[in-house]
Amino acid sequence: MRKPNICDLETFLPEQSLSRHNNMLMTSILFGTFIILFISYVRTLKSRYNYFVQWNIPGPPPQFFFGHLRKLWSAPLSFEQIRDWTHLYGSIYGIFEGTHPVYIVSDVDFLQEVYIKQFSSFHSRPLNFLARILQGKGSHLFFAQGNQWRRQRHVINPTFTTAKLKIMAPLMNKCIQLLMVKLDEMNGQEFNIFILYKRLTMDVLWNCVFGIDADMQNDIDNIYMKKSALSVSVQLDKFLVVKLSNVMPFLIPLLTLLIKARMFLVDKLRAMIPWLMRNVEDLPSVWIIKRVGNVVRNRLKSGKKQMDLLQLMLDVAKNDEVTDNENEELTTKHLHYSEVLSNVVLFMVAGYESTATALAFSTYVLATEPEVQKKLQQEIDENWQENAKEPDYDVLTNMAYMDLFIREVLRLYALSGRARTRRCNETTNVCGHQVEKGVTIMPDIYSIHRNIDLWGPEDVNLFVPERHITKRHPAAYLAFGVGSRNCVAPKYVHKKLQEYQLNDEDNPDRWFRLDAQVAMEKLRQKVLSKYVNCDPDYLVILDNVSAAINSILKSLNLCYIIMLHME
Ligand code: HEM
Repeated sequence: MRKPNICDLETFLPEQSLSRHNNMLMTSILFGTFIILFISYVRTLKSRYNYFVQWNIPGPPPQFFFGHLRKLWSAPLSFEQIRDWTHLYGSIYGIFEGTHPVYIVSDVDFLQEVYIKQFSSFHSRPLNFLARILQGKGSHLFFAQGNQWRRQRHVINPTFTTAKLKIMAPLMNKCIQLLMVKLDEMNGQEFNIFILYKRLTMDVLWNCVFGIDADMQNDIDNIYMKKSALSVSVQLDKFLVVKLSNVMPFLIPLLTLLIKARMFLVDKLRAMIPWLMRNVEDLPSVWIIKRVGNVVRNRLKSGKKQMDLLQLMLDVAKNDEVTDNENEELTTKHLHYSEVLSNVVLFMVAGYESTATALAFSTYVLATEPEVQKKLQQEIDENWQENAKEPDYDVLTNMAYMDLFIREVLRLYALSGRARTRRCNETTNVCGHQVEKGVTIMPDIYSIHRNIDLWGPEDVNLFVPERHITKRHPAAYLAFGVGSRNCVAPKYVHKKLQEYQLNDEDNPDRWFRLDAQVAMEKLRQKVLSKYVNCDPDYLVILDNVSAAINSILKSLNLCYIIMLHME
């Protein structure tokens, strides 16, 4: 081999130093660009935090990069943090999720504009990151936007009519009877009733939504129960990808791609090497969607019809393309099969913990408020025929105090405000404030439901069902939301509330208030006569909380009442 001579080196050296020089130049350019980008990113972030300042909206100082998310993530109960800020900054103030501006509102006139009067400018909820991934053809009522939401709501509303719910009543009663047996088995021991209510509501939902009797109350290790419970309890906000998407929204397309690729890969590998993948689990909600997909496919294949919510939706579903149009005339009036799938899963998620929590708080109130319990028991005794084996829907509509009671439970113990958030979809003026397209409006439920000006004169922290007899501001009660996009379930409660609020003295529809007043008077008389007789056994029973729990459950069948109340 020829040794390199000096001439070779001479020609080689300058080239090498040139390329090294080029590399250094490139590195410096890249580094410089990175620094410039970083500085401009930091400056953009900083300038975003001036968003509310330009509109003279107060708010707690944001933390760089996170906005107010870290505070909310680390608070044991985020609604308490929001309530504390409301004390400091008033009824309309601004916070940031990452850099995204969020108005926190407890001014009910402002909310009335958002939910009712200017609904067309605030018709959708903001999408969280995972909702964006599932967004599109198969998106469900809760996250559907604009015309897609309008079509879905139009088709789904009739699913929750009295007649249809009445048909499902025996299924609910069957589940409640099972709960009664479980309670008897407790034999006076201490137990956590919330767990039993969760099993009960899940049992009711699987029966009513899919027509599946999974026996969840007996089989406590039931896989459906476990996955369903997990799918609601998983706090999506705590996932790293969700956190990243909140603080750096520009990463969303990349994160979406990564998540979709992961899902695709896991599915492929599972099909190819199942033994290797058996420990890699789907997200619980994805697990449920897959199972429900099987139920739907089997139902369609067998052609057998059942009486459940799934069937009601399949009856209005097609595999054809759905068209969503501004013009309602041109909009198809059906659901796509993929929408049926996502909506039945939504019903399960939306109905599960909300109902179980309402039941648990109702029980708590009845156990701690013997007077209330007594009144309610009396109303039930008055209305429930001796010979009737099961509670009848029509009887419920006569129970005015029951209605007041449930409202008061949900005033004091409402679901958090996040479910009722709205995104502004066109810049508009709300009560003198310029609200720009893209921002989020979130109500501070706690402060609204406990505002003495809205709910007084009685102490707002006390349990006083009768306070609902008085006419209140249309946006003062947000337990089920308000306006066209409220909860689909409680039409009965809500319709009456709305009628009542809209009606003045001259309107014949103020029957609800009158009914309630008459019922209250009757109850008062009855309670007085009981006390005059002063039956000692009666008083002892009322004072005894453990006995009270039995009597509550025997008399209330609250899950049934709440579910049936929903028309
Ligand atoms: C005590 C029980 C319940 C409570 C407290 C409750 C509360 C709520 C609230 C606060 C909202 C948001 C409303 C808004 O944004 O204005 C909502 C929406 C919704 N709820 Fe309920 N809910 C309950 C039970 C149920 C049940 C049993 C179902 C179905 C089986 C259900 C289905 C839905 C659906 C589909 C939506 C979205 C409606 C839309 O965007 O058009 N909820 N619920």
